[in-house]
Amino acid sequence: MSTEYDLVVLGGGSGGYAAALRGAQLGFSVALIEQDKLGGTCLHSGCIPTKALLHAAEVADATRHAATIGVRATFEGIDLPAVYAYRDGVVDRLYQGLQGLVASRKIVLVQGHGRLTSPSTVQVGDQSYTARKAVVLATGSMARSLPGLAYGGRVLSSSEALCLPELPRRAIVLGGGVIGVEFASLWHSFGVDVTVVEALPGLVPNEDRACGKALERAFRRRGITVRTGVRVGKVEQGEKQVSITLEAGESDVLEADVLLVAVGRGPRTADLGYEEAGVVLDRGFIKVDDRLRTAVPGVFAVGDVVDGLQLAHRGFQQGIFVAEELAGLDPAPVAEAHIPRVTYCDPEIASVGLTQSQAEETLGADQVECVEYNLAGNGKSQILGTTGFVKLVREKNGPVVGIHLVGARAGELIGEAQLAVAWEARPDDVTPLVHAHPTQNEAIGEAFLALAGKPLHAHG
Ligand SMILES: Cc1cc2nc3c(=O)[nH]c(=O)nc-3n(C[C@H](O)[C@H](O)[C@H](O)COP(=O)(O)OP(=O)(O)OC[C@H]3O[C@@H](n4cnc5c(N)ncnc54)[C@H](O)[C@@H]3O)c2cc1C
Repeated sequence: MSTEYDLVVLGGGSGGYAAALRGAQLGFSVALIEQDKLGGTCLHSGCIPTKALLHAAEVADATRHAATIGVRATFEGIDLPAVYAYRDGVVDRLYQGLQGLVASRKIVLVQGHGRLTSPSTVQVGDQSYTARKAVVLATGSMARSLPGLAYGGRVLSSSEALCLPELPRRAIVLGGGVIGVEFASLWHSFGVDVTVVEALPGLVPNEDRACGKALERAFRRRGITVRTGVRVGKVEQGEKQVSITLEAGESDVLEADVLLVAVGRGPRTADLGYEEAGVVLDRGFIKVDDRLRTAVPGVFAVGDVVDGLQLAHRGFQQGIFVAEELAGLDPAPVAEAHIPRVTYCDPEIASVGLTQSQAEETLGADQVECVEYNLAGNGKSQILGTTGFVKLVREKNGPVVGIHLVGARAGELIGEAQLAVAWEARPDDVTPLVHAHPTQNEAIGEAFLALAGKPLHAHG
């Protein structure tokens, strides 16, 4: 049996559902095919559940340290089932809201495993869905592992780590990237003895080096063990523990109850008929042009299947872009360089644009100017008891090309930073803006004052 729609979207995660919602808003008939749960990784096993756990971790730490600001409170431990109930409540409310939106926009939600069988057709069981205008591929990503290291037992991906029946006593986190450090941070706050192992010389290696260093210092201060620049040799699972042998200068063995492998996510594009239909892949990712067109006319791709930043908000924007493109609205292509990145741990890291070393590589080392404004001079940060900085990276005598923040709730400050980078702000564009006092946001204004050579709450 065949059914025709304007738009057939394969995958109901951030990228796919955004394309479907915007497409329906623009008057298209839409079939959205999802094999599991509408909302995908972000809603069910990524952004939302992890941030709910991180919020519980933040409350636990605030309770532990309440006496330092004169509030009497006793931390009595983590009630894991209750934490999960809170987290699931958040996910369920958002899930219901999303289901309601999809239904109210008359999107046909097809439950099942889809396969691209022609440039305009997706097959689900014995039913085929044909697109009059376009097929959007949005099948997302899945956790990678290291060669020879299989998931199972005490070796966990982030999905299993999210629903452990009880907290481990000791955990090793393999990979100091964004997902690894988030789990390290929240597990530590929940009372787990955590060791992070990263092969590269620093944590969060995709971020500005200053952010990685600050995070490493903060983690060590908190009591999280950090081993950088070491590779993993053998991994052995016993009945009661897992052990890993490090290939450091001297080799040593770490033991724990669980090993979280957080070494990145690869695209989910195999065995879905993509290549047979003419879609070109590169290292598994779907190759697209700047208007998200694949090699096959009428087939687009969005989200984690497209190489680049694997972030939900990038998927949302790409989905919206494709729908608007198909409606002939001539939208601006999604500017990868201006997408904000947030690492949600304690302290948070938020950034947009080029790191110092990327700027030096692109513009030449002598053409880059940087300034770091320390949060020690920011009133609200002192009230919250957080440390960190705002780092501006600027083309010499030109616009700011990157902004990097470290500190509590840094993610909430990235909006202004994003505008400054996207709008190529110079110090004179920002310094006349009055920032509310006392806010952490003020630190961005202060950093621009420092860049202009007239810092207020800093030496210079
Ligand atoms: C632990 C963790 C934390 C994260 N935290 C953040 C965060 O804080 N902020 C952020 O921006 N990003 C975060 N991410 C990344 C974010 O979740 C992804 O970038 C985002 O979900 C990608 O959206 P997507 O639509 O491309 O893919 P997905 O969300 O993976 O959706 C793809 C969907 O396609 C479905 N599908 C696949 N194949 C088929 C098929 N053949 N037929 C039918 N359906 C199919 C899948 O079931 C899935 O629902 C996190 C990820 C993880 C794992």
